[in-house]
Amino acid sequence: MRRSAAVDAPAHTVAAVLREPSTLVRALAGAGVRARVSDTVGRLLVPGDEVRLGFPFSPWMVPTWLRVVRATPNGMRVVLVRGLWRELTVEASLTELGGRTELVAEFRGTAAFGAASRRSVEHALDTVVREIGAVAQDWAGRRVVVGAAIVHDGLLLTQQRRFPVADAGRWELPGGRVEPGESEVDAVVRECNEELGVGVAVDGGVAAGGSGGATSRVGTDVPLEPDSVLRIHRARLLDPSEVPRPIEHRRLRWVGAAELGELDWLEADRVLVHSLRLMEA
Ligand SMILES: Nc1nc2c([nH]c(=O)n2[C@H]2C[C@H](O)[C@@H](COP(=O)(O)OP(=O)(O)OP(=O)(O)O)O2)c(=O)[nH]1
Repeated sequence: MRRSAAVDAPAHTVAAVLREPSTLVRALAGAGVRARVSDTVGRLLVPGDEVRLGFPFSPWMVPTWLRVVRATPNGMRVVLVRGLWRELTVEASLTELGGRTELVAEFRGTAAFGAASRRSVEHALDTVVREIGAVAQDWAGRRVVVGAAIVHDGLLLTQQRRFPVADAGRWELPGGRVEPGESEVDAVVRECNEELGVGVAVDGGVAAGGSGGATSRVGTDVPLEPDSVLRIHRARLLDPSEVPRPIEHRRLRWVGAAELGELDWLEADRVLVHSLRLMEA
C-alpha cells in the first residue's frame, strides 16, 4: 500500500516532521489509531525509539510495537517489534526537486489474524501523509537557527552554554539566529566568528552573499519552540592552525563520535547525535 504527496517544503524539513511524535500521534488519532511513544523519546524520534499503536481492528486490543530503524533527511523506516502481524514495515522516502518534496509512504503488512482492515490502514496512511504535508509547509516558513558542525581531525567542536540559567552547563553547536536578509551560510560564518573568533567555510556552501549550503546540511531540521527550527551545516576551519576560543561560552570541547552520546546536550541537539555520529565516521 502506497501513498504519495507533493509537499511545498524542502526534504530536510519534511523529514523532521516525519520524526515528530506529536504530529504522528495527532494524525493517527484522527484516523482512529491510538499511538503512544515512551517518555524517554525526545523532540524527534531517533533510531531505536519505539511507537505503540492500538489498531481499532486488532483482536483483544493487542497493541502493535514498531521501532524506528532509520531517520535521515531522505526519509524514515519503521519495523515491527511485536504485535499480531507476520510482517509490518512502513517506509517513507523523500525526493526534493526545486524546494518541493515528493513524499512516498509505503506500508507493507500481513496481519497474523487474517485480513486486517485494509480500509482502516489506508485511512491512517492517508491521514498521516496529509498531516505531515501540512505541518511541513508551516515549518518551512519558520525562522532558522543555524548550527555549525565543525569537524577537525575526526573530532567535532562543541560548546558549553553559560546563559540563560536554564541552559547553563549544557552543550550545543556554535551558531545562532539567521538575521533577516542573511543566508544560512553567511549566518554560520558570522556566528562562528563572533562566538569562536575563527573563520570557517561551510562545506558544499557558497561564498558570502549566496544562499547555498544545500549539500552541507547534517541531519533533519529540529523544531524549536515556539516558532523556529534548528538547522545544522557542516563547516571547517579556514585556517586549521587557528585555535577557536570560547568568547560567549563557558568552554569548548572537541569530541569524538564515541563521546557524542555522553554530553549533556540541549534537548534539540540530542536528537541530532546519531546524524553527527554518521558525519564523523
Ligand atoms: N547556537 C545554537 N543554538 C541552539 C542550538 N540548539 C538549540 O536548541 N539552540 C537554541 C538556543 C536558543 O534558544 C536559540 C538561538 O540561540 P543563540 O542564543 O545562539 O542565538 P543568537 O546568537 O542569535 O542570540 P540572541 O540574539 O537570540 O541572543 O537556539 C545549537 O546547537 N546552537
